[in-house]
Formats: sequence, C-alpha cells, structure tokens
Amino acid sequence: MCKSHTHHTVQLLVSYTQESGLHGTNGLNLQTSYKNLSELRHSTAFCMAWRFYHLTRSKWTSSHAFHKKNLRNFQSMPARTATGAVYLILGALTIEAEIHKRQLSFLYNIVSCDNSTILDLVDRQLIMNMDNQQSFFCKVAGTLAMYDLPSIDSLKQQPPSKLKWKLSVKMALQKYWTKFFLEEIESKTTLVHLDRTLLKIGSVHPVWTSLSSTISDVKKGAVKNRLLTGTYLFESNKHKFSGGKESSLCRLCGTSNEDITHFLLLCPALHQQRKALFSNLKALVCLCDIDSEEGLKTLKRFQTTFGNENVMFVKCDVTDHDSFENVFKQAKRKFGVLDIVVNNAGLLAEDNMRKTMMVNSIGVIEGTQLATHYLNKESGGQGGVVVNISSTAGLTPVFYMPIYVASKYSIVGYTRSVSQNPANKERGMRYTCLCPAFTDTTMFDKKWSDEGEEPPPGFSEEEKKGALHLIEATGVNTVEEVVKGFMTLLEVDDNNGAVMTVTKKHGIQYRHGKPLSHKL
Ligand SMILES: NC(=O)c1ccc[n+]([C@@H]2O[C@H](COP(=O)([O-])OP(=O)(O)OC[C@H]3O[C@@H](n4cnc5c(N)ncnc54)[C@H](O)[C@@H]3O)[C@@H](O)[C@H]2O)c1
Ligand SMILES: CC/C=C\C[C@H](O)/C=C/C=C\C=C\C=C\[C@@H](O)[C@@H](O)C/C=C\CCC(=O)O
Repeated sequence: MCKSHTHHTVQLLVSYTQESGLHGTNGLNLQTSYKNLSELRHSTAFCMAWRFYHLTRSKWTSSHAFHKKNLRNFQSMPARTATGAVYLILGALTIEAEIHKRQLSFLYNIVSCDNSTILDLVDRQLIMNMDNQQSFFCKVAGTLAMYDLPSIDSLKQQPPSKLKWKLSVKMALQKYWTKFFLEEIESKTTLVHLDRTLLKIGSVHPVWTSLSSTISDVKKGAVKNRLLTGTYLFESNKHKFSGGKESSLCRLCGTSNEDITHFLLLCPALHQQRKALFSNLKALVCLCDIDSEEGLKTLKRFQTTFGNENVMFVKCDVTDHDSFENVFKQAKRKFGVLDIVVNNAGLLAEDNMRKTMMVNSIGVIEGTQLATHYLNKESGGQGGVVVNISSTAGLTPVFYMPIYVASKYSIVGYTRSVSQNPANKERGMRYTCLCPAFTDTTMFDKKWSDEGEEPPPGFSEEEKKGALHLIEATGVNTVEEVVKGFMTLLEVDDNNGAVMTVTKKHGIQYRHGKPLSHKL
C-alpha cells in the first residue's frame, strides 16, 4: 500500500467511525470511543507503513492537525483549546510519538533477532546509510537520541529483555511528551484552573474517568472540560466579545454578571448543587475572632453550607501569641492538614496607635509566622498559601488615618519580603496580599457615604470631606467583589508575592508580583 493511500484510508475510517456514533457527545463514553478508534487506527497499515517512509513536512503537519482535531472532537473541545490540554487531558500521544513507538519496537525486533543474515544487513546499513536522512536506521538513531535512549550499537551489543525495552520506551516517551506539553500549558493564561499534577501521558484526567456513559454525564464532562481549559463561554465573555451588545447577566439568577467565580461559588441558583459538591469536597474551615458572639453566628451559617463537622470556631486574640497558636493547634488536631491561612483581623482606631499596630501589623506578622510553621513541608506540613488582608490604604497615603495606613503599609512590605525567601519553593509556601478599597462591611458601613450618616467617631469635617473624595474616586466594593479577588489570589498558583487591589471602579488589579500565568 502506498503511503498516500494509507493516509487517505485512515482519514476515511476515522470520519466514518465518528459519524456513526463513536464520537463522545453522541452518547458513547469518551474512553471507549478513544480506545475503539486507537485500535482501529493501529490495526490498519497506517502506522506500520509510516515506520519506514520518509514523510514530507506538509504530510507531517497535516497528520498532526488531523490527529489533534480528532482528539479535540472526542472531548467536545473547541478549536481554540490549547494543544497541550487537548493531549494531556486524554493522556494521548502525538502521531509522531505513536510512530516512534513502533519504529523503536521494530528496531528492537531486528537487533535482538538471532538471524545472522539480518544482523549482517543491519551492520551494512549502519556503515553505509547513517548519513542518509531517508534511511530507517538514520531516522531511528535520531529518535533514540531524542528520547535519551541507548544507541543502536549498544542495543545490538546488549539487547535488554523485550519487556524491559518496551517499558523503557514507554517511560521515555511519557517523560518527553509530558514535559513538552506541560511547557506549553504553563504559558497559557486560559489554563489557570487546570491542575498540572493530574496531567500525564498514558493517564486520562479525572474529568473523564469520573463519568458514566450516560448522555447527560458525557455532556456534563464536556462542560467541565471547557471550564478546566478556559474555553467555556460565560455571559460576561459574550458581553465582552459583542462589544457590550449582549448582556453579561447570569441567566440562572439574573442578579450578577456571570463569570467563573460567580458560576462556581456565588450564583444563588446553583446553591443546592454546590452544597452537595462542597460536602463531598470537604471544605474544612476554621474561623477565629476575638468576638465570639459574631464568630458563632458565622459558624452556624457555615455549618448549613459545609456540614457541621467541616467547620469550627476558636475564640482568639491575634495580639496574644498563645491564643493565636491555639487556633493552629486545634485546627490541625481536627482537620489533620492546614493549607490556607487568611490573616483578616483588623480595626480602624486612630486614637489607639498601639492597639492598631498590634492587631493590624503584629497580628498579621504573627499569623504569617505561625502559618509558615504549621503549613511548611519542612516542618511536617504539605505547603500552602497565606493571604494577608491589607488595604488600598497600604499602598497610598491617607492624611486622616496615618496609623491605619502605617499598619497596612507594613503588611504589604512584610508579605512581599517573606515571599522572596528562597526556601519557599522547598517549603511549598506562597504569600500574597489583598488590598481592598472601601468595602461595605461592619468596619465601613456604606450608609455612611450613601445616606449622609455620621462618619466613624473622631472624623473632623475636613477628614470627612477627604474620605468622601476618596470614596468617590474608588467607589465602595460589595463583599462579593472582594471575594472574587480573594478567590483569584487563592487559585492562581504562580502568584507568590502578588499584591492585588480590589476597587469598585477598577476591579481587580495587580500592583506587585503579577502572576506569570495571569493577564488582566
Ligand atoms: N471594610 C473596608 O472598607 C476595608 C477595606 C480594606 C481593607 N479592610 C480590611 O479587611 C479586614 C476585614 O475587615 P472588615 O471590613 O470585614 O471589618 P470587620 O470589623 O467586620 O472585621 C474585622 C474583624 O476583626 C476582628 N478582630 C479585631 N481585633 C481582633 C483581635 N485582636 N483578634 C482577633 N480578631 C480581631 C473583629 O472582631 C472583626 O470581626 C480588616 O483587616 C480591614 O482592615 C477593610
Ligand atoms: C473609613 C475607613 C474605612 C475603611 C478602611 C479601608 O481600608 C480604607 C481605605 C482607605 C483608603 C483608600 C484609598 C484608595 C486609593 C485609591 O486611589 C486606590 O486606587 C489607590 C490604589 C493603589 C495605590 C498605589 C498606586 O498608586 O499604585
């Protein structure tokens, strides 16, 4: 069979199988579809023939594109999906690698055979043809070098057992192509939600293995896959792409803009589904506050969402070392492992400089030190992230609250410095800082600016004017808007040292240490 004929035959076979229902979205479980197609393709003369033939660059390019398109179709991925994700979510090899696998197996059969005529012919080929790019031996020598495998000579002299050779080839291919695709994935901003540790050639991602073969499950898999690969179109994307013509409002709840945070964490219409998922995921939360009355109220709310056993409250004063460490000890005793620490306690009390510095500055430093000790891989933890809550007042002077500003500036400087410790990598630690502007909470009641109520005690007319001016410049965040920034800091894992502001007017902005994978 000539090579162009082979190529064409396989293309026809694949189209035929897809149209006749092997395609995942037509109801067949994706793994079954992939297995059937792989067997079909491999049983043809396709790969067999390609072991020997020298392919032109254009044939290679079209074969790659063809193979990638099939893998994308299986997974209901749109054409814009990053190539690395197309292969690694399925654990699939490229066409090039599939052919290399067969070339290397064929080479083994030749060099390990005991037929002296064949071995003599091999020797002759090695002498005569090693510079001939079209010769099988020249090509396979390049393939061996590409995967760091032993040379043809050493294989001939000491052929390993067939099983050992197959295993070495499999491992070498896995290593090479996993690294190749992970490098591409690292550079894609759309893939921030894809957990790299689950990606490996030869292993199918849980997004597919966790599915049954029912049509509805297969369809859910397609949506999850698009969420993972950043290709799911939310209403906010449609709004952006249509230049504002389409609404960005969530169609399920109709109250907020629909983006990934809204969809996964906030949309009230999905509360029931989320509740079921969260209790499976075991979101374990330890709350602490000096105010146990408010703390216990929050605990009750959390218990309804996450389940009684998954949340706890510990009364604590962050200015007291023992009281603060007790929180870490109790949380570790109950939950086993700690991975996220949020230093949020803070107050605004310009008339009490020591208390402000003790809570807002020393409290956060103490919390960061304790987190480093309890989370750190070098001291028995599993690594994790610390989010320190500063303020936009930690980045810009505000004449009427210099003490609050000093306390919040200190956190930004402290967090950025700690994040630069070269030991963080080994320890598995990252440190980030969230700087919200005015936000509608107990500390800053929105009524104060909206409805002309009295400002916090101690504010002179001049100070009130200054505050109103700033509020006009930044707007007042809802808590939901700050939570979005917070979730982004948690989820983007290459943002060690990031300082993020959240303002009503300008949304989420990175001020320092912009994450490598995040574009705003
Ligand atoms: N609300 C805003 O406009 C705004 C803007 C930027 C930053 N922040 C910061 O956000 C954080 C949260 O503030 P919020 O707006 O939710 O106000 P909040 O008053 O509702 O929350 C602060 C919490 O800290 C607790 N706390 C105070 N002293 C403590 C101590 N010694 N030990 C333990 N807990 C203590 C309080 O009891 C309170 O529950 C603060 O650090 C604040 O500075 C708030
Ligand atoms: C009444 C007090 C209530 C709440 C406390 C809250 O933390 C206070 C915030 C006070 C000041 C906010 C200042 C906002 C400034 C904006 O101009 C902001 O956009 C500046 C952001 C960054 C500055 C750094 C830079 O210039 O890049």
